[in-house]
Amino acid sequence: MSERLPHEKGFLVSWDQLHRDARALAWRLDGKGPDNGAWRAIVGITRGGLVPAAIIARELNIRVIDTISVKGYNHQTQHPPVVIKAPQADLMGDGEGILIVDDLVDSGKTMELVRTLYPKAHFATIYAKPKGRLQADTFITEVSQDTWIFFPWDTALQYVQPYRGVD
Ligand SMILES: O=P(O)(O)OC[C@H]1O[C@H](OP(=O)(O)OP(=O)(O)O)[C@H](O)[C@@H]1O
Ligand code: HPA
Ligand SMILES: [Mg+2]
Repeated sequence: MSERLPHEKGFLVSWDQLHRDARALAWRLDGKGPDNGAWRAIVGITRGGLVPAAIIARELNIRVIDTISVKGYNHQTQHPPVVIKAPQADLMGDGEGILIVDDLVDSGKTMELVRTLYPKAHFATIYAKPKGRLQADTFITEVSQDTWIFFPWDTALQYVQPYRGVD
């Protein structure tokens, strides 16, 4: 069953803002891994987790990077999430020492699914909405449930008319 979500507000995130927020997330995660503070690997939940995962891997000097592909939305319409591609099984185990990263948690259904697969992993996200917030072990910024976050890879700079119109 799919669900159309009423989003009253839009929150536009620039590349610069995303970079700052992803760095802030990296710094918060620094030294929190189980192996003398280090993480064994970073796993991005694609596609949205790819850019944050790259930024965090660079900040924390993590060289082992994998992905799990979960699809839960078609534009703003939500569907039950499904795993399309899993990470390397022998790397993952039960998730111990693995940092799993996404761009945001909304209903929490994507993270809930991935958490059932890797219960001991640490789940981190840049943005969190109230419904899914508890699914994330670490996040940076909370936005309201009726806000749709527009990421820089989904948008482009363009001309807008002046507020008072043109002569
Ligand atoms: O908490 P939830 O309600 O499950 O929503 C959050 C998920 O939805 C989006 O992914 P999407 O399924 O749209 O795929 P994408 O990352 O490829 O854009 C987003 O990147 C998160 O992974
Ligand atoms: O607010 C959002 N923005 C972009 N993708 C999303 N996927 C779930 N919620 C969102
Ligand atoms: Mg996603």
